[in-house]
Amino acid sequence: MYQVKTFNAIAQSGLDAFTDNFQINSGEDPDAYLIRSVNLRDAEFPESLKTIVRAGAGVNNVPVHAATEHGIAVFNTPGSNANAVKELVLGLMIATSRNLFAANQYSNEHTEADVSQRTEKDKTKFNGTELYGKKLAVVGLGHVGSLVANAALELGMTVVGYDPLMSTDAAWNINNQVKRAASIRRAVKDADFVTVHVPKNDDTLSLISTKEIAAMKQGVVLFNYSRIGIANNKAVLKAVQDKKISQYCTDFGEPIIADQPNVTITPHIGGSTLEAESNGAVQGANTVMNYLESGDTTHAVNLPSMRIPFEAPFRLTMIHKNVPNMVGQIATHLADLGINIENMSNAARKDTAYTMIDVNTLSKADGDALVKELNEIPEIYRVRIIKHN
Ligand SMILES: NC(=O)c1ccc[n+]([C@@H]2O[C@H](COP(=O)([O-])OP(=O)(O)OC[C@H]3O[C@@H](n4cnc5c(N)ncnc54)[C@H](O)[C@@H]3O)[C@@H](O)[C@H]2O)c1
Ligand SMILES: O=C(O)[C@H](O)COP(=O)(O)O
Repeated sequence: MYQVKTFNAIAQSGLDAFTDNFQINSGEDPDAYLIRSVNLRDAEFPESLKTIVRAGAGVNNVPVHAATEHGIAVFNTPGSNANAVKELVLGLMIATSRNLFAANQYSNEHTEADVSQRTEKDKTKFNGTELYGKKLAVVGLGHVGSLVANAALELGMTVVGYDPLMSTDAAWNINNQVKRAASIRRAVKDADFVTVHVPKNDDTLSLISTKEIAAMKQGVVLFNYSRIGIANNKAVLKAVQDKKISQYCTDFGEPIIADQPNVTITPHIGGSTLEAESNGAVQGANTVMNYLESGDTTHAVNLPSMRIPFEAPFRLTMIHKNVPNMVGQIATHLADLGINIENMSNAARKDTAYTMIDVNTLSKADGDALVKELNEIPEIYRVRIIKHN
């Protein structure tokens, strides 16, 4: 039986998806962590831990490189909460265009029984604009960005996108009316709204800063529903104070932008809908089960994607460095023990490789010897033997 430890609020539907082969939050030696935004960057990993599955998109809370070196497969659940973020961003685009927050505040401050005369005069202060015919720039056209772009087209907006790393799968999902820009600055030029949907990494920190803001139109509305730091809040605040940015909406507060006029901060609720939480939890539970029971690495963020029908009685999986002669060494150890390979696959992702070997017979003694010998190869991070259920 496998042990799963959960962090954060994992939806019950996900916990219910686990079969009897999995125990949740009861063992001392977890095989899997199922997490959301918990910060594991400085965490020590127990030796038993084989996988970390992030129910959601961002994995910047996980030390992915260190996890790989501990032989831990890291996954996320792509797209599980993308619709939730799309709807929130679109809602805020409407809310900012129609001055809804200020209008609500006004109405709450003027609560006299008969305010009709006053409101008829004052309501002109809250005159808004429509999204129809306006231009939206979307930076990052993955699961969230593509949904935002397509929905904005449906609302009659012109949409321009920028994503130099777009996958072929993502490209299939984007309406061909979304115009493609060759740089962020070209994308944001003339846009009435700019929204950013990229992962947080060394390349995306301060992706939106002074120079990018300078390229934007006077009075632009900016959204950061990706991560703190992707829009540089210092530069953004200055632009808000200079009225270059008319409204800034973000899911990530920090003191510098707190209580500032024309800044709307939500408390990281982009993916916080019943539907998204359930999608992520169920997808996450299935990912944990598939990896532990078959070695399937679909949607791993630190390993190549590998999914092979598990038809033999035993499967060996190895996470190792992507260097020459690994497969040769592994095969030699099997041959030395007289173990015949039925099926073998190997693939690499940057510096890391993954090898799966299916065998028909493997005694307990041979299995133990094999794991011991393979673990002595310094380039191998983790060896597992999975017995077919
Ligand atoms: N606020 C929330 O609750 C919430 C919810 C979901 C996702 N997110 C954040 O949004 C991010 C995006 O989510 P997603 O599901 O769309 O992820 P995704 O991986 O499907 O898409 C990310 C896209 O960004 C592109 N990209 C990467 N670097 C880029 C760069 N420098 N310039 C332009 N494009 C770049 C990638 O090519 C990819 O297409 C997540 O990593 C997460 O940090 C936040
Ligand atoms: O990256 C994500 O999926 C979002 O930021 C949602 O995070 P959460 O699961 O902590 O709400």
